[in-house]
Amino acid sequence: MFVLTADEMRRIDFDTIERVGIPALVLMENAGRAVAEEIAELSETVGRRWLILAGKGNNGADGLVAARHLQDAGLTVTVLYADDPALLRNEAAVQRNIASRIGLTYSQYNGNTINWKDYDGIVDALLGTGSKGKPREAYANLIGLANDSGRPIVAIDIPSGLDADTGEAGEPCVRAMRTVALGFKKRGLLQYPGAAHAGDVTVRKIGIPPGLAEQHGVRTYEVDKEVLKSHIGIDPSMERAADTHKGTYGHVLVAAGSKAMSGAGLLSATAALRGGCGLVSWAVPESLVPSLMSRQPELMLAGVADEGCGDWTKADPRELLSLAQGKQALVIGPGMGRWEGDGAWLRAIWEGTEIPLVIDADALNMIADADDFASWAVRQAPTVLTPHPGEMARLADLSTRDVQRDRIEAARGYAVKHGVTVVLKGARTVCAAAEGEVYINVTGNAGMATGGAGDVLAGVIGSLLAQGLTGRQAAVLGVYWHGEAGDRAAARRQAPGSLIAGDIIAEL
Ligand SMILES: NC(=O)C1=CN([C@@H]2O[C@H](COP(=O)(O)OP(=O)(O)OC[C@H]3O[C@@H](n4cnc5c(N)ncnc54)[C@H](O)[C@@H]3O)[C@@H](O)[C@H]2O)[C@@H](O)CC1
Ligand SMILES: [K+]
Repeated sequence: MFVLTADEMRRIDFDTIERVGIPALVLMENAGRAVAEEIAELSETVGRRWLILAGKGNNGADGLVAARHLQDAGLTVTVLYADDPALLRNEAAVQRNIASRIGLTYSQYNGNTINWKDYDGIVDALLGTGSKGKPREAYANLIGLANDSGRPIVAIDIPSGLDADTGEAGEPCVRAMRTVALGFKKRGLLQYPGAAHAGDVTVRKIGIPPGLAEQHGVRTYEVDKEVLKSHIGIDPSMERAADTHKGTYGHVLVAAGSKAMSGAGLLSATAALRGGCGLVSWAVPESLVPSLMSRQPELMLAGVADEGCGDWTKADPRELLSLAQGKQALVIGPGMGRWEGDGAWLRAIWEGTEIPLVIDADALNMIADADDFASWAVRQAPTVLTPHPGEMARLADLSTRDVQRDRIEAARGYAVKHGVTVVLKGARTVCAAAEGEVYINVTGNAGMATGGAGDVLAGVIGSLLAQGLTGRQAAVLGVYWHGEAGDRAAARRQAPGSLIAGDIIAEL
């Protein structure tokens, strides 16, 4: 559900403690107890001897509370402080003092080697949302030792060394078997490489009253069926009333494909059929039509004048605009190629039709290269851009590394600035609405990093737009379905890498 930044968590913590009046120690007790419950459950398979690596902040304090509850559950617990325990302050000092009075074994790490044979599991209570920059000396050493220990690690709140907001993993960063997120998931657990360091993520409540996330303006979500229904307002099963006909579900026009890449158009148009709309027309350079006629009988082919060259270089926007008449959505870009003046061509389409648009692939690059894009009319109809990180970088004039460093803000910034819906593809695709909400998708798998998977997604989103969904709804549901189909397709393969885009369509 909600996915927070460290600062949003801090503000909600503070509000809970200072305004609502739930003492910090109570939140901390709830946190530590929840962690202990997760560990006690794991101890059946991992073993009963746990080493708690404790930092000097409240993350460490959570670890001390967990240690107390684990001891109470009869497990063998040892605490190893990264810093001098005297440095612990406030609530952390309270937990330190309690820990020192109940027979818990504890010591300060002093560079000595750790006898890992004495422990079955490790609790990472070194750094949480208060971590800044690279883990300092003792912390970095302990993270490295823990990672090399061969012992499973349970991270409290976030793996130490992870940037809670961007998902960047510091050198070193804990590789956890499980992360117990306190109160809410943090963004860094849902964007790579952070997501790879977190292992299984379980969210445990710690007593923060409901409604505080909305009150504090949190607008980033992890997509699940609940979010689809309650927040996006769609029934993911897209139930159909009996008395409907294909006109009810709209007619999509897909402008895609060229001599070199006709397959992209075929994939996109076929995916649009599978997306549930009533009719799909595929606008393609007319000299290609004969070779494509029987490829997908359900598709209607519309040849666009090309003077026999099999590409869009001679395309007149007015021809495509007249084809767009009476359609409910238009998908532009897959396999289209580039040509002199393509930006002006696209602008004429962008401004010349009021129907929902999906802009993908080469059409995204036309926008990226159009130095007058800021002056293109802001469209009233849903307009969904579906860039992969490289296309996003070109659109936003960033490096791909910068985009990947903070995918959520890269997508949100562009969507809000241009009043469009942005689907920033990649592991954990990020959908950003023009109003600023961001939805992180968790379906899909690495096998989908295959040619044509993006063409399929563009077709599905166009199909959903033709059925009357808003840009946000079509993007979020389209990405969610596309990922689920990819997961079903991968499950049928010997190796996920053998997945091809057509397999995704077959599973939609
Ligand atoms: N405020 C509260 O009442 C609650 C806080 N919670 C816990 O508190 C954590 C946040 O605690 P804090 O804000 O105290 O900070 P952390 O415990 O996350 O860690 C920061 C501490 O380590 C030091 N530090 C920061 N960056 C470092 C680095 N790169 N290398 C080495 N040391 C570094 C800081 O000086 C600070 O003392 C959350 O992750 C969560 O585990 C939860 O118990 C929920 C309740
Ligand atoms: K941690």
